[in-house]
Amino acid sequence: MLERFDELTTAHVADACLRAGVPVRTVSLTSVVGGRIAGRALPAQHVGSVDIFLEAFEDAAEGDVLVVDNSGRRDEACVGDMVAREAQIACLSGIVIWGLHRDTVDIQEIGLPVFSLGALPTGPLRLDPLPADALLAATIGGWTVTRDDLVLGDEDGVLFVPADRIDELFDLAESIRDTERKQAAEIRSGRSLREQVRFKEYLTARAADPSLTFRQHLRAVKGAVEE
Ligand SMILES: O=C([O-])CC(=O)C(=O)O
Ligand SMILES: [Mg+2]
Repeated sequence: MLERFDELTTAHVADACLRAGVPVRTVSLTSVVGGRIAGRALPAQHVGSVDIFLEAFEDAAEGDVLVVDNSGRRDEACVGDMVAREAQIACLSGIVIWGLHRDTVDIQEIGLPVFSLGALPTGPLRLDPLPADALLAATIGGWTVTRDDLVLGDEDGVLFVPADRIDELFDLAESIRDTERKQAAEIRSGRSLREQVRFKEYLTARAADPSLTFRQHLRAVKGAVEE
């Protein structure tokens, strides 16, 4: 099922969410290793020690993505090569960190996709109390992520989608991708996007009815740019 993401981008699926009325839960994280990520979310709230990740791995299934909630902190790294190696041996497909990582060179050598806000040499210096839901939910960029979500990541960042809507979202994303590819091919062959989406008609119609939006017009002419 997730193989369908191989031929899509997070941008296509984000636009599909908008079209389907599903919240667009994205965060701008970058991959330490390059490469893409797709799998079921395995949430873990970090409070100052890696033991919460080891505990999460005890119940992990093959292909899961560890979703680390470190509150977006920039004063400590919370995942390094030890955690990445352990995730790999537990058959996870990657790690997403709402926070920082360290041991960059070793993580690159391991090759497991790790997405984070950046790197810092300092590890955790604190130990806070562990919330009761530490393995049930992660708050990432203000979004709540649970075991019911899938994680998709690529060069644009990371997107969380409800697992029970994925077929519908992939259908929409594929149709958006196909429309955009056709538009792009036409632009390459010299036919402007404005011509393709009949932009002059839109400007005329909007002059007559100022409430008309470009998205409404795009839908009417079956174009795709932002949804
Ligand atoms: O930040 C930490 O304590 C984790 C760490 O270095 C590692 O996993 O190698
Ligand atoms: Mg380390």
